[in-house]
Amino acid sequence: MNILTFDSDAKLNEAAANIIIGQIQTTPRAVLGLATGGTPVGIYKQVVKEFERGMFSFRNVTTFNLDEYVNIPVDHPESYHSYMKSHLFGQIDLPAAQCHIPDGNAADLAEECRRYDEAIELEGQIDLQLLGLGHNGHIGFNEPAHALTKGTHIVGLAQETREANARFFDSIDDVPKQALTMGVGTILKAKKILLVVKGADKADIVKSSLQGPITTDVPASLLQTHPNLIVLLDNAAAGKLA
Ligand SMILES: N[C@@H]1[C@@H](O)[C@H](O)[C@@H](COP(=O)(O)O)O[C@@H]1O
Repeated sequence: MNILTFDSDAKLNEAAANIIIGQIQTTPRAVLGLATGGTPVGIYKQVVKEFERGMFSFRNVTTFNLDEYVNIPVDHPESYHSYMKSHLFGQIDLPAAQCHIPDGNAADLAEECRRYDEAIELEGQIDLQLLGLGHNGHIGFNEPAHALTKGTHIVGLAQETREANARFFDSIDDVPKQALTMGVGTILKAKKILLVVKGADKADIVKSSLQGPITTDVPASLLQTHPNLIVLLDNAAAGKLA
């Protein structure tokens, strides 16, 4: 595990963006796993800024998002489809057919999960998986549980997660109760994982994820087993590491 800490948000975003861009530039048909939430916003902004300088293209890139809410209209401003369109996809030259996000409105959600896993498998392997971290240690929407699921599946969102995401909605009642998420097995199969965490409110969960026991109660702790994990933290998020 390679942990890097940063004293400014701008430097952290730049470092993360450079890793993503480097992957695109060095892998002929790069497959990226992408994340949503507050953390990657500045990273995507930096990627778009560099893209606009014309140094690289997304034409041969394929992307798979980690998750999507169930039963939220695709064009709802807080759907992850809308998020990706406004923060990244709408501003780069990535062909629409090459960006994949689970369909939380599919008539048969279990079938949609199978379809999503098959689409990932068809590409072989995710070259670089970008991850944020939930306050309870969730990655994607893999919430703490007695056992974790390998592939894409339907999850009930933890109350804590819905409360954390209520800031994006008018009220907590509007936060969907379920989501589709890539499984921990798929996440761990990525060739390289880039975990980005910001803020003092995540310092405790960063410590237990990276230096605590490996347990399904802290899904991110399984990342300790990955052979190629890069962790980018701001000083506040790194504050409790030994
Ligand atoms: N499903 C997403 C995760 O993919 C994200 O990493 C995490 C942290 O989000 P944030 O970066 O807003 O703290 O929670 C969200 O609910």
